[in-house]
Amino acid sequence: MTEYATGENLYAAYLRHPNIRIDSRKVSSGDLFVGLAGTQVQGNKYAAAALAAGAAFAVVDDPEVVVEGDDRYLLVPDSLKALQEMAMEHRRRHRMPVLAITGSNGKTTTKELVNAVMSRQYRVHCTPGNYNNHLGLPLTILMTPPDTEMTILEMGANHVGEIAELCRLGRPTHGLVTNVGEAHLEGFGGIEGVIKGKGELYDYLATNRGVAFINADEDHLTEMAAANNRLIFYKVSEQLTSEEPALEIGVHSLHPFIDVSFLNENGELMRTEVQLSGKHNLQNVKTAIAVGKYFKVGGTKIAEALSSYRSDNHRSQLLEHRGVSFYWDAYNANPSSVVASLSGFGTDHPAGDAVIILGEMLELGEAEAAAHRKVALRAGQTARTVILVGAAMKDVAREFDRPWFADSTALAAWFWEQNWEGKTVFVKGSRGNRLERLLAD
Ligand SMILES: CC(=O)N[C@H]1[C@@H](OP(=O)(O)OP(=O)(O)OC[C@H]2O[C@@H](n3ccc(=O)[nH]c3=O)[C@H](O)[C@@H]2O)O[C@H](CO)[C@@H](O)[C@@H]1O[C@H](C)C(=O)N[C@@H](C)C(=O)N[C@H](CCC(=O)N[C@@H](CCC[C@@H](N)C(=O)O)C(=O)O)C(=O)O
Ligand SMILES: Nc1ncnc2c1ncn2[C@@H]1O[C@H](COP(=O)(O)OP(=O)(O)OP(=O)(O)O)[C@@H](O)[C@H]1O
Ligand SMILES: C[C@@H](N)C(=O)N[C@H](C)C(=O)O
Repeated sequence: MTEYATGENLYAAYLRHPNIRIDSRKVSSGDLFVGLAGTQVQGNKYAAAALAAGAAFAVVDDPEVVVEGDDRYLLVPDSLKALQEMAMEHRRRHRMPVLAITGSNGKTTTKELVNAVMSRQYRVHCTPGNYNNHLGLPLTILMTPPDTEMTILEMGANHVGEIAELCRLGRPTHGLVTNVGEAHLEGFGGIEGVIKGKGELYDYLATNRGVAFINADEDHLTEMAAANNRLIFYKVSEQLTSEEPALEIGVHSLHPFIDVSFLNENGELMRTEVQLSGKHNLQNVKTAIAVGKYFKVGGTKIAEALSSYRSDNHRSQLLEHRGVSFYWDAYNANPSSVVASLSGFGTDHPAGDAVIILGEMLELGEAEAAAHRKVALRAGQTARTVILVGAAMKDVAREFDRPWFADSTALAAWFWEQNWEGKTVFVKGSRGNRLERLLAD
């Protein structure tokens, strides 16, 4: 019978083969393949294919797939846990600041902005894309280049306990919660659950002498961090004169672009325009300035990093497709982010020129019906033309007499038959709605 590989064996294999792959179809020579269970298939089944494609080792938790005598198979009791333990061991060996970012909305945008700022002065490794869960976070840690000076870890959750677990894996030394909003209410069981769940980051920092950043302009955060004694506050201020007790950021405009100022290391005023709009993105920009200042990134570098930032990830993205202008914000959707995004968009576009497409907001549990009604009503205050998509929007569409489509394929077929000259089309909906099908050709 094949014996289990020890933690030391696994970590030694990783050190020699640090390129981890969980998909045999993406394996190159010398990679370390980890077979994971999925919703369609069991990844263990592809261990032989991964080895044939050049993987140095295959970590599996099903003894049936192991070929007796082939020591490239590393059998473990649980492949996911093995991956997480490798990541924990790797993290233990790194002595550097690790900044964790969680919150209901704006995690990825904040992470990208902080990364842009910090990368001007340090070698930064940060979560790729949205790799923010029990699987993405260990993969992120295991991708850390050897010369990294700072790591930024995005942490996502849809239930209480998850952020505590991600902190156990990532051991942040610094952290921040972007905000507390109405996202993933199904799993969190309501806003109190969100406060508790996101607060697990501040709890971890409190017990491990970590530094917590607090956006003093956001509700709940100060109370959530009450047990922390290493706090860095930041806030909007009309006059940038004193930096005590909070780092200050001045705001000149939010539309069409965010224009802000802050004091540099010599107390001189710096001003920068960021290609993002709206009050919600201001929070993300403020955080990047505050973190940059705390870590002593020069003011000019902060300003340049922010003014050169461009969204290319389906969040707050301005784009043209087949001659139509879109404000594309359809990476995800929940009541807080839809309202925030509509507020930003509405300020820039008169109701007659604006077209709003709203898909469903998933994972809201009992709040679903009321939440869909609320955002559809809110959209009607911003644009004359409001188009609704998906089953959860069906009753609302009937009630408000709005065009409705069962899914994004039906929407696309209709949409491209219409004339949208002179209009700007706002698009928002949960990932599961796949609204990007509208841009398919
Ligand atoms: C395990 C895995 O790889 N899952 C990915 C996979 O899922 P699927 O179930 O379809 O896999 P399969 O059953 O097809 O395959 C099983 C495994 O076998 C491998 N395999 C298959 C065929 C073959 O020929 N060879 C093979 O080796 C295969 O690679 C599988 O490993 O594919 C999906 C589509 O691409 C992926 O979405 C899925 O990824 C899962 C969801 C995942 O967690 N990925 C992480 C890397 C990650 O971080 N993903 C982020 C999204 C994170 C997220 O949603 N965050 C939430 C909060 C988190 C709440 C938490 N409780 C949760 O739900 O996870 C947030 O709100 O931000 C990303 O990709 O962006
Ligand atoms: N600070 C904010 N407050 C409220 N809404 C925001 C904020 N920042 C971004 N949003 C909205 O949330 C959407 C998703 O942004 P982003 O991906 O940065 O958040 P996220 O928390 O990382 O979400 P996910 O975990 O699903 O990736 C944006 O498209 C925008 O509509
Ligand atoms: C995709 C995941 N990060 C997420 O945010 N899901 C919600 C439900 C969404 O897609 O809107």
